[in-house]
Amino acid sequence: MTAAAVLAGVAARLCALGLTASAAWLIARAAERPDLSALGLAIVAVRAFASARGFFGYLEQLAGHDAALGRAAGQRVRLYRSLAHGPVQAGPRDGEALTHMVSDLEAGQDIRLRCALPSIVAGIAGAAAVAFCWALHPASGAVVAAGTLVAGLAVPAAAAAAARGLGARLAAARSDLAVRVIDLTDGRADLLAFGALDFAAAAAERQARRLARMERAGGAVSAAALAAGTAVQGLTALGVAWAAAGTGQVTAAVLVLTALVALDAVQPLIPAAQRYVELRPAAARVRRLLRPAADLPPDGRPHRPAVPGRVALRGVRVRYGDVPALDGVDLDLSPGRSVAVLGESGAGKSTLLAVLAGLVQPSEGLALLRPARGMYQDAHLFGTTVRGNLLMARPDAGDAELRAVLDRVRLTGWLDALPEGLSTPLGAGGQGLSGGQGLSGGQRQRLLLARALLADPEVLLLDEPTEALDAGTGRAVLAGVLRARHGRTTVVVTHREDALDLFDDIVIMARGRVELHDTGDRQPMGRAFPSA
Ligand SMILES: Nc1ncnc2c1ncn2[C@@H]1O[C@H](COP(=O)(O)OP(=O)(O)OP(=O)(O)O)[C@@H](O)[C@H]1O
Repeated sequence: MTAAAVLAGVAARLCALGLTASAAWLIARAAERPDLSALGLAIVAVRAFASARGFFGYLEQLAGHDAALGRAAGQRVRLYRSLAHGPVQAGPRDGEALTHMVSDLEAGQDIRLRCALPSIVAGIAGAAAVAFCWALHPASGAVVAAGTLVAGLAVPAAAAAAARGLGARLAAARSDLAVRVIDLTDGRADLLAFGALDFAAAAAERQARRLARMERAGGAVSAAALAAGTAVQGLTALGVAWAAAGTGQVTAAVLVLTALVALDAVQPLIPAAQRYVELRPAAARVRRLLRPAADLPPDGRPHRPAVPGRVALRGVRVRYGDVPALDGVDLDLSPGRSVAVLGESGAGKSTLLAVLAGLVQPSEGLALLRPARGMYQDAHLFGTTVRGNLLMARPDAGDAELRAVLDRVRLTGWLDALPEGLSTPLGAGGQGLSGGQGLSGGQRQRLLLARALLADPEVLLLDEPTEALDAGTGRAVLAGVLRARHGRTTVVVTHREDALDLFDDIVIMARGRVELHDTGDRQPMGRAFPSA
């Protein structure tokens, strides 16, 4: 939050305070029918405060929105970059998840605009109002201070506590309803086939009604909190009127009206606290996603940079709940090797890649590596052109380079058949939506592979990069990729036993452990390549 927005906000509230105090003084004093010249300064003050309040209010909006939107735009760019450089496992994997992520980013922007800024401004303006009343009449100042603390701290805290419990239940109910609706739409054919459509629709409707009831309850809690804030404001004004009874008509009027404005200044803290509770989980998700992988030291120890391209794991354990996905993995990969990782389903291959990518923290053990970049089967293709999708990996690549990398993955024929070549738009997720070009599973996989190759990381992680291809094409693509990666560490999870001769090392996993690590004769460029 910028200092300019805070300063403008505080200035606007102080002007509101000054306006009320000077107007109250003016009215009360005018009732005593003094000489007009005695009121001149107050008249000017009322006008000045009224104009300045609007000006500073506008400035606060401008500076606050500028800062929040600027930050959100920066975060969006970082989010898209993190997606382009290999899909983060904990992050979005398709268009729908990406939409969620973008709305999470907007939640962060809302926290700054609707929670942080109003809270800082309200805190400072409330303190200034208390100080002003205290200076005029300490006893009244004490009443205003007590009222401000109750309305600005106690009521928002209670409102936030109520919102927290309800918010968690609301989120669970919303997500339950969303799952049911997706089941009804995506799974409609199966539900019809099994005669379960009516049952599923009725269950979704019941859930929708439950959600509506909970939302009404949430509305009632918010209304009650606002009513409590207003009640505290009224009681404080009454308390000040009682305390200031002996101070004279003019001072008492100024104190009572200032008390009302002081409490007005802290009222926004009530919705701000409730909103914060609602938005906080989304902001935490964004923080986790945007945190660089290097910030995730394995085993809580500081991350030690290894020799570029070298990978060393010692006793690495990863648990999902009670199930160990990796159960004491020791692995040494020399720089520049191509490594095939094999194993039965559930053996821990993908988890191993996630550890190498720095995306999953081992619960025990040590990983000495620089987090590598990965390409997983479900990486995201953006709703932009073929060129745009590739340039995310290397923005300065020229068209010739893009063609060459597409040739590596055997997509030249596909590219030549596209209506606008590299400038052909792909639909969101490569699904051909929004009028974009659709892709087959194999084309999509190879395009993602081309993008990963273009990024040219020290260590490249590929999770079943050719599973959607026929055996012949798969082998040819894999050979092209490994040639392109010659001298750079490449770890490939694969089920293709027919292509193992292309690799330098073969790692076989079983039940979360490395059962075999065959380094061949340690000749680079795989067993099938000439040892040139
Ligand atoms: N996000 C998760 N939550 C809970 N358990 C998980 C999660 N990811 C993996 N596991 C469990 O960890 C174990 C290893 O999973 P992993 O995906 O690493 O296996 P894999 O060898 O890649 O399997 P596959 O070849 O089927 O992709 C499995 O028992 C799996 O059920």
